[in-house]
Amino acid sequence: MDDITSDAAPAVRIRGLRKDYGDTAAVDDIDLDIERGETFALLGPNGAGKSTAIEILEGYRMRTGGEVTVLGVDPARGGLDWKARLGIVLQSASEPGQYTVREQLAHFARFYPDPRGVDEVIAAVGLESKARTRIAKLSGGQRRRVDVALGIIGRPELLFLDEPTTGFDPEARREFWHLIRSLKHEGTTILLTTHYLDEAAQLGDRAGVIVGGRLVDVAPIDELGGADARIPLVRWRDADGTPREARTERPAGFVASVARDLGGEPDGLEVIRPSLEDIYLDLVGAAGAVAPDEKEALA
Ligand SMILES: Nc1ncnc2c1ncn2[C@@H]1O[C@H](COP(=O)(O)OP(=O)(O)OP(=O)(O)O)[C@@H](O)[C@H]1O
Repeated sequence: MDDITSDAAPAVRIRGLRKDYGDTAAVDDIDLDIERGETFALLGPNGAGKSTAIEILEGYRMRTGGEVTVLGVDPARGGLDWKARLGIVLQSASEPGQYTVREQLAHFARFYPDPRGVDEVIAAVGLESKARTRIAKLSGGQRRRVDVALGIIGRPELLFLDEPTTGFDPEARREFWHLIRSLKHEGTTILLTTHYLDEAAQLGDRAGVIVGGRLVDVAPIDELGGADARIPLVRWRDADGTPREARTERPAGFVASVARDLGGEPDGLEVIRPSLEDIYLDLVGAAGAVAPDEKEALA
């Protein structure tokens, strides 16, 4: 048996994880622990290896190398009992079929030993008015809510959310965050991938940034990139128009001294306090090239 029975063991333990597709290493030597009850956000540009890593943890893909346990079990050998302890919201939803929201949830609830109430889950994802509507007739964002509902119906110990709020309107995203916080409050461990950095900041206890299959940083969200990444940046132009920039913990005093030296208001003056997005893009840029569409998407 490879089960680890101790509750003190991390929910997810990854050592030297690797996945090759031919010559391409989609996941390249990743080490990571996710503690029980933690919400961990996995960030990274398109094609970085997030879904591949998550699908290995879910038992949907075989790894090329390394060691993994999820809730104490090797996902490559996890049986139905183990699967019933997971909640999975995949990136792409399955075909809707002809069932109503309520029928679909009631059907899936039967696979779990201790499911949540169907109506409770429908309310939690804000689909009360659509409970008797066929899923095929729902909008994209409403279908995504059904995916989330299916992910939580089994009262999972560990919930995987792969880009869960893609297609949500802003209000639905806020409601979803509220739902995730209540699941977290109940002790659910959550592994989230998202391209929305505000979502990672709202929900994540820690985040990891993956670029080209490698985990380039793991830290509490407000410490990503290290302390230096948060030092304010001052930009201005010299008297001859040359662009200048400097990082300083004391931007007010620094700007005053630049103004004094120039004998007046500096041209093009900006004081930038790096946002999470700036820090993330710096991390990704330093680790490799940022895919152009990623930069555009974040602009
Ligand atoms: N079945 C497959 N066969 C060959 N290559 C694959 C396969 N699945 C993924 N890849 C490659 O592995 C790399 C990682 O892909 P993955 O889907 O894990 O990225 P991702 O970080 O989830 O991206 P996104 O943000 O776009 O969802 C990419 O280069 C991708 O082209």
